[in-house]
Amino acid sequence: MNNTILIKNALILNLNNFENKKQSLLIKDDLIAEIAETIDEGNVDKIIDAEGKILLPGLINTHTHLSMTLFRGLADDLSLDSWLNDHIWPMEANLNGDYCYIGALLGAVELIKSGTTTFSDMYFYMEDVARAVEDAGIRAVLSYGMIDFGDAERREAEIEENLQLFKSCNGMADGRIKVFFGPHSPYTASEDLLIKVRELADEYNMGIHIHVSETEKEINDSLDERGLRPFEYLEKIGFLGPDVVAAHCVWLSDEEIEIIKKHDVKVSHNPCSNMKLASGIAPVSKLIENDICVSIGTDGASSNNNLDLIEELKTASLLQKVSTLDPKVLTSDEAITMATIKGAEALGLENEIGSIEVGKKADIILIDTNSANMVPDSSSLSSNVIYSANGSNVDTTICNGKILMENKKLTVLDEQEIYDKARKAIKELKEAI
Ligand SMILES: CSC[C@H]1O[C@@H](n2cnc3c(O)ncnc32)[C@H](O)[C@@H]1O
Ligand SMILES: [Zn+2]
Repeated sequence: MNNTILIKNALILNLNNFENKKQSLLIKDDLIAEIAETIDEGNVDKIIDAEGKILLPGLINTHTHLSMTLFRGLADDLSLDSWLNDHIWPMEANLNGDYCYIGALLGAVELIKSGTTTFSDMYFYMEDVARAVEDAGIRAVLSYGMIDFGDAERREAEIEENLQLFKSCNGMADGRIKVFFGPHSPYTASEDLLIKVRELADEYNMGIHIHVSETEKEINDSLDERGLRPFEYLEKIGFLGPDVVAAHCVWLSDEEIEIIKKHDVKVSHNPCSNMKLASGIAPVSKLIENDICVSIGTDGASSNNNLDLIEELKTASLLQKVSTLDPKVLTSDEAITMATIKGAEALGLENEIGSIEVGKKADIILIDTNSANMVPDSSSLSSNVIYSANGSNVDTTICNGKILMENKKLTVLDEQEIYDKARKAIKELKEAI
């Protein structure tokens, strides 16, 4: 028996469709079954009238640490080095699975409310994060963040933990969860760990999620230690490949851009975190000119401080314009692809999500244009979404054919209960310090 949802009168934002004419879309179970000017309303289980709403693929956040919602506003106005070493790592030492579960649920509420249906996460207690993903109804790529600082015993344990996550959670939640390896960075993961991860990623056909070239300090330390910049080093040890998603990529030489292109490494751009930690400006328009796959991420809520991907895309676009002094770079059309099809490609999910096409998973959002900041309609749907909207204009969120929010009301999660539990968790964590 099929579960069917008909969405009618929608303005579908697909980059191959610039017509701006109203269409209908039929969901059968977890899939987009039909897109047409009119679809028969008989025999459908539910009808959503999307008059005045823009329909687009559920957004894809390719780099975050979802449970870090607990640390929102905890340590502002710091450099990455001090933020991590003096504040975040000491707080994280007291985390447990229950805290990470509630932090991830809080993050899930924020994602659903702002139109993100898929996120790629690197953190601790990932089986608890997987539980939150299952309960929230969203889609995720999960990796355990591995750090060994050169300690061989720790290395074995970290790899075992990530492999265990793969064995217990890959394909979980009706296939909504996929597991990647998550070596934290070239400065916290040893060469042996990175080489082993490469071997295992090939053996198990798993992707790899890693932070690379985020700060100038990281580049200088890498040059001091090895005489090589981070991407030169990663290439030398045979780590790079099309299954690697490198978060940040702020400090890149032209040679490193060539290396990224040669190995088809996927980039996750995180402009708000890079601005807040004063890390720098990633050369995104240059990467795009070089046909490199650039997706978008928020990083954790402690360095952003929110998970609103529409706001992140606007920031990305404006930051490229001001840093290149060229208003034509990173247009609203290009920005939309970063959170949709490019995000899907980065995660190896391009056959399942990232565009509105028959046969793809029904991960869909509706943005309400009947709002002061969206009137009158812009010259294009993408302009209206990227430059005028923000996450609070998202009206409806559907993931895997299931409605998670309708008319701005969550249908699966109890947001007040989650807020109360998250407040209690952070109070306990602060007391433990
Ligand atoms: C080992 S799990 C992930 C680890 O990464 C930390 N983290 C969060 N944001 C950043 C960032 O921008 N650069 C480097 N590390 C980051 C997080 O707190 C966890 O410890
Ligand atoms: Zn990060």
